[in-house]
Amino acid sequence: MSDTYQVQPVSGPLNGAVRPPGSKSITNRALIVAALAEGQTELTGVLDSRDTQVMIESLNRLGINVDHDPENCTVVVQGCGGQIPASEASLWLENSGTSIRFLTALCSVGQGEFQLDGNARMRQRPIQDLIDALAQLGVDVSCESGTGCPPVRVKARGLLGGETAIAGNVSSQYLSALLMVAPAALGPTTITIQGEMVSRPYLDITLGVMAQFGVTIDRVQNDVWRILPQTYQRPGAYDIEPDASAASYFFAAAAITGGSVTVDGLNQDALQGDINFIRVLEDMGCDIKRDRNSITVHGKPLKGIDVDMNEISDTAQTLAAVALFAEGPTCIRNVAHIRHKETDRLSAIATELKRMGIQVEETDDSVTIHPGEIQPAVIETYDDHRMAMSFALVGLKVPGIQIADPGCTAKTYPRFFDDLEWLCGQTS
Ligand SMILES: O=C(O)C1=C[C@@H](OP(=O)(O)O)[C@@H](O)[C@H](O)C1
Ligand SMILES: C=C(OP(=O)(O)O)C(=O)O
Repeated sequence: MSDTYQVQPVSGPLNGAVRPPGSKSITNRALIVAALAEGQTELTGVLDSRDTQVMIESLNRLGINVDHDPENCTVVVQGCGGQIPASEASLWLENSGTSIRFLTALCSVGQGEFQLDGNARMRQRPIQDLIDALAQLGVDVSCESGTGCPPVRVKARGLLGGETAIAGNVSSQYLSALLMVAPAALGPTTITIQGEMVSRPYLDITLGVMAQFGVTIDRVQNDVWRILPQTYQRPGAYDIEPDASAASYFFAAAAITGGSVTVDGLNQDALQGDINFIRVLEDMGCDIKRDRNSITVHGKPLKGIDVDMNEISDTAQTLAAVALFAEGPTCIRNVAHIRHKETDRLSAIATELKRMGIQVEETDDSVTIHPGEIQPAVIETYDDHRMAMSFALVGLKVPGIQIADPGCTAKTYPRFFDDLEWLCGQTS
């Protein structure tokens, strides 16, 4: 793909239907849990993107046989029944937060020495809280550079179980990682969440996937979980729903252009919390049609909104794009944790909106956007797929919007621009 992508404005409202690829969060959980399970599992609707490729490559390096058929979106995993075959491995996780956090926990179940690392940005993304929590469960694990960020070294002798605590204010992925491997510990594990927990709906995805593989967890108190040693049971086949964060771009395209866009394969009962982005659009004035196997957003005149996006923060950038076309300001609040993602997203949103001539106020944990005249601009994306996908939406209405490094969408959605063009083509 070339260095920049010139977005073509649409001549009128977008009307059409699209089905985004499989959920990244569910794919990477299902892979971990199927790897720990007894026997063979077939996953369908699997996402093929950099974040899932690095996960699959890593599982193969750990001696777990994962056979990936990207054409058909399927994966067949030969589960290891809780015994990691490899006794040493070096894993490369690029900038996939789910992969490095989940695999650090998975390696702790093994017997041997494992190293996990990623790209320059990954080396700035925190993991210390997870390291500390695993250490409390008897694992010899450390951040080699002393920064609290990768690279990580795990000297594993099996997970003993016991009591541990995990901070919740940086990333929910730590707790998800602990929950998924705890059934493979030698003894019972009790996990206490310390302080506030960000991105809570992702825990429901974790519990949902675990339940599909026959493992349940005792929630002793609101923030205390107890997990007994158990083996995951393969469900036979497991179908992964489309990615709800990816769907947000198409819902937003309807809102911005005043059209009607249907996303197939998702409904309001989706496992992914990001489905609730449609509620935000609804509060801004859109009409939403919720069907059994699809959701349609009908764009209407939009009003600005003040919204806590802690639970659905992967759609914060999508909302930043929509906000430009609303009447009155929009405040996206309680999202300090998005400073630790692919880039510092609060700063990136503010910088790129200002580049288009928009007035923005940024605080430690929020951004307030004042719609105004939008200037043509080349949008910097900071190797963040969500900057590319969300800011491209602005170009559907405003001429002269270019997206730098459009190939960065490969992290979760390699064919994003093809699908967006397909949707635009359905209108004309
Ligand atoms: O568990 C998951 O699948 C994810 C949790 C969220 O991260 P945090 O818990 O770090 O906010 C989210 O941003 C990420 O894209 C996927
Ligand atoms: C934050 C994200 O991913 P991860 O933390 O898994 O790298 C994301 O996909 O927006």
